[in-house]
Amino acid sequence: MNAKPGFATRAIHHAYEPLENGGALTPPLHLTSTFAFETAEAGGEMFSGDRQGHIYSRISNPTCDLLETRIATLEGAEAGLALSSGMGAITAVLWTLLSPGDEVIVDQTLYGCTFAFMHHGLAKWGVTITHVDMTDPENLRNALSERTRVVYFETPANPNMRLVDIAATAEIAHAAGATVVVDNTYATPYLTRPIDLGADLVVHSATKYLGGHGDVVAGLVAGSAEQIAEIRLVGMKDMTGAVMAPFNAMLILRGLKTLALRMERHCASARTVAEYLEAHPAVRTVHFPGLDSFAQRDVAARQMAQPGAMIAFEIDGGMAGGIAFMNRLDMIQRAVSLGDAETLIQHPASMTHSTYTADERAAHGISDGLIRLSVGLEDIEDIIADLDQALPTPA
Ligand SMILES: CSC/C=C(/NCc1c(COP(=O)(O)O)cnc(C)c1O)C(=O)O
Repeated sequence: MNAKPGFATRAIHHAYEPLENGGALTPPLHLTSTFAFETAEAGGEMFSGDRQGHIYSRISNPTCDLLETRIATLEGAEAGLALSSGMGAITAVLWTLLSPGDEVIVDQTLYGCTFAFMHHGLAKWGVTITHVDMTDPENLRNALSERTRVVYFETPANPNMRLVDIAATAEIAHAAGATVVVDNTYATPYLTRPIDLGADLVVHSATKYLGGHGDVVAGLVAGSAEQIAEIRLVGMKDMTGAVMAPFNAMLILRGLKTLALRMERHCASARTVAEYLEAHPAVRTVHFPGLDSFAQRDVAARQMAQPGAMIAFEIDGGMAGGIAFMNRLDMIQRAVSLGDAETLIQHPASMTHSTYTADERAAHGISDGLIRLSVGLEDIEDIIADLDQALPTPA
């Protein structure tokens, strides 16, 4: 094999040798909750950390191990950690990193449940949540304090596609001794590798593009071996118990094999859809990093290999117009989640971001009429045709 195999090759082959596993081409599924010790002493040494090995599947499991090694190589990280969901990954990381009296600085726009965890979870335990418009890294510099332990953001942000300049933000955060955590769900490591750009930790809702088939809820973290070990033993084992089932690890391993292929198709179709929407008379605004009209086009060009496959847009008639449009769709499914093979559409204000109050939505850049589209793998002609028949015809 090449000295440095490419992304797609590593997603399929990395860290697994069939001939070391009885010739099995696909990795074994270890459906075990616990592991036998050779001797009582060996068991004690495993608990003390003097001996390596598996103890119990709430700590580690061989099938999950392989997935963790794979996501680490794809993200350019030393180590990875598999958890039961994206929220499991996010909460395990933040419970580990933060203590009462600390501050976490977050961007203006976050996925709804992440926003809720920050304000109704962490804040309850004495952590200060400070929102900053990170589209200008200087705003972060002005907000940092001696209590800032973590800087956290999504790029592109769910649902309004805001970007954060990872390299510039990481430089400013590190100068103040803060840990940079990036939610890379929207871009995936195929388009953006935050650790290569200076981030410390990456979290994923692997439910989305990484699994890619809408059939599993899962989460992943990638980072340094030291940080991952701490998040495994503190945030996952004890604080949340949010472990990934080995069967789900197998599903994500299978999804990763075609991630590169799927992202190429997702991105190509999304570009066509974004251009179609922008040209449609009933469409008011389209937020897509690949459009010349996208305000942060320069950041997208710097840190995204392609503009991705998520689109946010508004049509005439505001919220009522948007709802009526969505209800006229035939093939495109009205459903939350994203990154599936199927094209999915939803209304953030009343669905994924309903955890925000109306005032919070206005303050955090989530308009009531905003529609979110996850462009799937169907024939592009069918996606366009469904949008076209559902959009209002110009008067
Ligand atoms: C009930 S809404 C469905 C889920 C959606 N998002 C999930 C999500 C998570 C959390 O990931 P899970 O715990 O695997 O769902 C973390 N980070 C990001 C950027 C996410 O988009 C959604 O439809 O926007």
